[in-house]
Amino acid sequence: MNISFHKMHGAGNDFIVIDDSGLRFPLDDTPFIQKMTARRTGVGCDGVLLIQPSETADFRMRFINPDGGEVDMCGNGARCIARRAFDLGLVTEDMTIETGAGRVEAQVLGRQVRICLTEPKDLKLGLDAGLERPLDFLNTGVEHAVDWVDDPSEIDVQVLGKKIREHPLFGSGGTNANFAKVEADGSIILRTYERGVEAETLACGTGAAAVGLIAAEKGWVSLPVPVHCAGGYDLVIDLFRNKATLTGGAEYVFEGTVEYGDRV
Ligand SMILES: N[C@@H](CCC[C@H](N)C(=O)O)C(=O)O
Repeated sequence: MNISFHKMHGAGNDFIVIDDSGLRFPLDDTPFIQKMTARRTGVGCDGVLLIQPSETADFRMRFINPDGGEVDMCGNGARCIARRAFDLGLVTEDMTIETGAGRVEAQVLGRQVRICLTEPKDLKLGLDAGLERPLDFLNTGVEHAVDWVDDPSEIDVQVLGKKIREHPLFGSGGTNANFAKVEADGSIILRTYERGVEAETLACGTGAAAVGLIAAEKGWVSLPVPVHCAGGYDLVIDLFRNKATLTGGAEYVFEGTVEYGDRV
């Protein structure tokens, strides 16, 4: 079987996007997913996004990390899949998407896409993880720990990110780890170690939402707040009816086909 895909990125967070309306994607074939998402020997991406039919929204989004594990939400992924579903003619500019975290709303605004995430939960401030600084935590669809640092560019994200990602404080599922700083102009610089990628990515939408909401809660920034991501793109975080909105670019990179069952 041939699997057609579009490679897209949202603020530098890159994805393989597949129209899986026929429910044929081999979701339980972890070795195949790992091979397809591998950076040097496969297509390479920070996650696989499937468009599937839904009974409760315009369509259902499935998100699979490069390690093959499915998680509930991906903010930048949701923005990319919204644009793809719109371009496929499956939805209008304003759409609803069923996700593991709940139903979310998205809006295609030309080449920008805005997503309104599910209500944030499990806010914890000042967690003592035995590290240099206390951590904050917020679930914005997936789990995010935040370490507020003096200079994100000085942080060894691979080493400290992995430590936080696997810290027993966050249970067996672990967490994503964010290193953030509020700038003098009220914007935020962010670097994220992503669970399931097990490395730093160039952007993380739910991570940007977590740092934006926590910084606003602490009175450090006013919303909307621009978040400067590691790849040089910005995401804008705001609040709408107690939910974070996330706005930024969602771009096509290339399209292709992988053969399933034979070679990737
Ligand atoms: N990059 C994403 C988050 C994807 C999920 C993450 N890898 C996890 O396992 O929680 C985003 O833009 O939100």
